[in-house]
Amino acid sequence: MSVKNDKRLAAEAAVAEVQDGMVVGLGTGSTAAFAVAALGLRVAGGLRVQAVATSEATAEAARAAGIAVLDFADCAAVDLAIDGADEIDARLWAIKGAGGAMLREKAVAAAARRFVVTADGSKRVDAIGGAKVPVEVLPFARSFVVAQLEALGAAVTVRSGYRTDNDNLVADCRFRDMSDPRGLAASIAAIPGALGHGLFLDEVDVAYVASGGKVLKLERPVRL
Ligand SMILES: O=C(CO)[C@H](O)[C@H](O)COP(=O)(O)O
Repeated sequence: MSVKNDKRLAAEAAVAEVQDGMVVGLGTGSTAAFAVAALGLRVAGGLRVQAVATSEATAEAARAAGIAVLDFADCAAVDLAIDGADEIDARLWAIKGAGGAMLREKAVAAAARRFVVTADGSKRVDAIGGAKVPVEVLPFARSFVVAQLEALGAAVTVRSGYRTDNDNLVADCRFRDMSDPRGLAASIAAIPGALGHGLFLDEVDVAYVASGGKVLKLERPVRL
């Protein structure tokens, strides 16, 4: 069983949640691409949905798959959003943004009544923190933001020659201490010029994680 097959199975499990008439958020990356393909097949079979895309690449793929794509600027709410992740743990805390789309991805996830992560088993971890946390940076404030991220304990690499779909930079941050993701998320969000980051701590409602051809459904632990 290949990783590619696991990504496809996880994506198909998420797409099975889509119902007629929904506005669906479509994520970015190789797993999200399988979700676009699976949704395209359901649309070809008669399902009526509209989508919003978290990147230009996904919008293009969705249109090519026959899915109607709305401008997210005109959508205040999304019924269900499906996206990949770089890491996901049992709390359903995730790190996203290796593909650089985390700012749009978080806006769509926050607008979604239900946010579903799809991943192959290599993304499942005990506690997030192994992956770099990408931060979208206003080019005007690059040096200042990098210095602030370093002051938070990060080894920072600005992606060379890369701009997001919003024409911003991405700073990949390897944090020495990831024991307090909530505190870290708040500290990054407070930096003027840091426009978004890849820590998704409150957004994920459910995750479909596939390993060796088997899909596991992870749900948010109930808080008593
Ligand atoms: O956050 C993302 C893009 O910004 C992706 O969802 C994440 O990087 C996972 O990608 P893949 O499914 O290709 O492993």
